[in-house]
Amino acid sequence: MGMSAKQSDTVRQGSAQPLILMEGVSKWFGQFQVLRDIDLQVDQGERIVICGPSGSGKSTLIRCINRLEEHQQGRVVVDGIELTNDLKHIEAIRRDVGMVFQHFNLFPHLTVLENLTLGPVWVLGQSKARAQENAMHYLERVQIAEQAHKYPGQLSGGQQQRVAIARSLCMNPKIMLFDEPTSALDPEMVTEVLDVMVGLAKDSGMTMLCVTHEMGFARQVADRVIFMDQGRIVEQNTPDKFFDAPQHERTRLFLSRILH
Ligand SMILES: Nc1ncnc2c1ncn2[C@@H]1O[C@H](COP(=O)(O)OP(=O)(O)OP(=O)(O)O)[C@@H](O)[C@H]1O
Repeated sequence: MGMSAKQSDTVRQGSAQPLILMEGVSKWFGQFQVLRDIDLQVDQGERIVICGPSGSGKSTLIRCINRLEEHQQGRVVVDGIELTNDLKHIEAIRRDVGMVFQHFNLFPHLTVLENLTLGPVWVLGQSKARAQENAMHYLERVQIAEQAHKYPGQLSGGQQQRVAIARSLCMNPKIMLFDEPTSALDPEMVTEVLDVMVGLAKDSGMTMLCVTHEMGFARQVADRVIFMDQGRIVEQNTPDKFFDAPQHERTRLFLSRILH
């Protein structure tokens, strides 16, 4: 039996295959090589923390997973879809992969509720009533339902970041990417956002990749911690082994800097 068009132009694989597969991925910005031969497999439901020095390529790596950045060598396969220069799968990828940024990226002229319903109505085709009901569910989950009719500018940074997380969840993603979600926040607001992320990690079974230096969070929820340096994955391990017995000198140096 011949393969259907859909099967033939993707490499949809069985459930034993990883949800995210990166093989020999390299990328350059001009002359500068930002990713060097990255191999990474992420299983359904895995929670991964990525850390490393500034400029080591952490953001770029996760942005290659939702095609905000394009890799130039190697393969990236997300939920059976191979990311190529052909943009025909981009909508599916963006729908399946939610992202929370350092700077919340909410629409300032829309209320919290409108920020949350925009994607579900216009991209997923949900009715306004259904999208609003769903949005309120997620706003309750991040404990911010009472702010639904306010504008982002009326909220604190921590509240805005919780709204941004709820907004991603409204799209019912298969994977959530977090790019330093607490690093732009005042210190007293970090915990409220981390608490929401811990809850998400523990209760939802969501596949999560988090670029963060919040090592308490990593210890609490990560299945795996990845250390990057100069565009390479230098080391990866369970949090206990990673923190208690780092294998590489560069990892030890990095940990000694951020933990003291
Ligand atoms: N669009 C771009 N054009 C040129 N260089 C870029 C671009 N985006 C990132 N870079 C450079 O690539 C390097 C890696 O950036 P990236 O943001 O992936 O690192 P990072 O490990 O996430 O660092 P940080 O913690 O500082 O965000 C940096 O030196 C950065 O200046």
